[in-house]
Amino acid sequence: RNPKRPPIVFHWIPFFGSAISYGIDPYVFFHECRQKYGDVFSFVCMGRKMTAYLGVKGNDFLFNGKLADLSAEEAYSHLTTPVFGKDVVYDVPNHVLMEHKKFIKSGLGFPQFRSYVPLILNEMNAFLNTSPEFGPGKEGVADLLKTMPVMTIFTASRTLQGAEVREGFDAGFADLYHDLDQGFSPINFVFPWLPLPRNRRRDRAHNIMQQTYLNIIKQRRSSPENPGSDMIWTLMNSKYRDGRLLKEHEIAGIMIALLMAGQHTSAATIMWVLTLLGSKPEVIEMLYEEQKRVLGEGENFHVDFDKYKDLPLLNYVIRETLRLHPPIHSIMRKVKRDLPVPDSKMVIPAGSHLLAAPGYSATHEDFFSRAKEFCPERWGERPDDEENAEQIDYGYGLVSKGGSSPYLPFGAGRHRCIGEQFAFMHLTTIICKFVHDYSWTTVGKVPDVDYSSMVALPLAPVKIAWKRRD
Ligand code: HEM
Ligand SMILES: N#Cc1ccc(COc2ccc(/C=C/c3ccc(C(F)(F)[C@](O)(Cn4cnnn4)c4ccc(F)cc4F)nc3)cc2)cc1
Repeated sequence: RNPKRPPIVFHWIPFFGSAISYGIDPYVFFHECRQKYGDVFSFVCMGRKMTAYLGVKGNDFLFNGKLADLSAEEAYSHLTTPVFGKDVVYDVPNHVLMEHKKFIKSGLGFPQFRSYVPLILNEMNAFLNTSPEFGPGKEGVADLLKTMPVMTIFTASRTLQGAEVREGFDAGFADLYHDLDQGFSPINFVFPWLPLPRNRRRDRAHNIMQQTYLNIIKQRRSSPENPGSDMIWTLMNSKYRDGRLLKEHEIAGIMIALLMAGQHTSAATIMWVLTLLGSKPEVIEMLYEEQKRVLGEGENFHVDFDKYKDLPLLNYVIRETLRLHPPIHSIMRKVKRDLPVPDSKMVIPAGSHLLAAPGYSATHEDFFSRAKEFCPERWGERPDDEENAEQIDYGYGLVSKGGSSPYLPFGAGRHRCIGEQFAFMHLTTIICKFVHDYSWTTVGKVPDVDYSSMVALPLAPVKIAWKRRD
């Protein structure tokens, strides 16, 4: 008997299909489809057959699918390889990516984070003391869409990338990054081969950035200086299982991938955190009380990484922000073989793209009460799903299978994020500094979401009215 295909979402226009309603608001689109078709349905998007599998079972189905059945590299490579470079991330077989993730993780330990916190605070002081959006008076209005991406790239590059790359951003690197970033857009999911000027600028920027990293690596190889704590040193000293060192272009490619990864996710999340907190200023004052108790106040104030575990409310604020606004709203895999849907007669056809939307379950009443509201304190009452979830090692350390959790902002399984701890350290440091220096309120309402870029960004205007604490 011919296997049952998932129902196809009705659409008027061939090729475009449901792209517009999906692109405008994926969660509204998914909710409407779920009411008509259930948790598993197919929709057409720019000539591609997407099959969404919603809910906790859908998350588990994608994140714990077999390597032979589901391919991340075939879903993402044509978008990421022109930006990151050859022989890294989705341009290599999965077992190589697992080794690369192991190397990257080895450079993201607590010793590194301890050394990164003061560097982040230095960069923030330099930025906030010179930005016209945050001075020179005792109060004002700041445009976060304009300032936070810049502050993020300065703080992230000074730590993860190292001093040479950070200095590069004062001398032209920012324009190169901008050209590369223009090429990192969902439009390239569909037409990566289009000879758009933006794609030519992307390719030129990639080549110049890669050359910059190669020069840094050559310079470091020649100097007898002891290996520092940034990621370039870590990768220069890493060895594959067969004893081989990484090639220089592999190191450059991984570094560009990490630059893009950290930048988009952190910048988006910091904008969401600041606007959500600005809509509940009483939470800012509770964070200030927590900070004074744990990190001290006045001249005794000291941002100490080892005390971050004693800032539960700040941790809940970040987790709640990622629950409401996970940067990546759609996780995709290319389906390599016909995939039967468990407990149903349906088969997901080979050649289509499987899509999971962990953010859908994370903002649904079935899993979280008052699901659309910003309530950081909810995390104080909730057992930590990941702690008791089943764990598995794919070659870069134990990760949770996450199959039962409705909250997976960092994914799960073999492709799970390895930047989570860096992200929490980065975000915690930035918010500690804001809470210490300012009180603020969001100008107008909390922004709507722009789902059309690579991460779910707040739609302009994204402004806060700040007052410097005396
Ligand atoms: C708030 C911050 C972040 C969020 C919400 C986030 C989210 C995610 C998600 C959902 C995935 C899984 C993607 C998939 O399954 O297709 C992922 C993978 C990954 N992320 Fe992150 N990420 C964040 C920050 C970072 C940072 C700072 C880095 C690097 C320092 C990073 C590096 C990676 C890498 C290397 C992968 C693995 C991709 C794979 O194995 O296919 N991420 N991240
Ligand atoms: N009409 C219309 C119309 C219809 C729909 C739309 C909108 O549709 C969509 C759909 C999907 C998406 C984003 C998915 C997506 C996947 C992978 C990646 C990534 F690979 F890049 C990443 O995981 C990112 N990452 C991980 N951790 N930190 N960063 C990564 C991994 C490793 C690495 F080293 C570096 C990395 F940075 N990034 C993003 C955005 C919009 C627009 C218009």
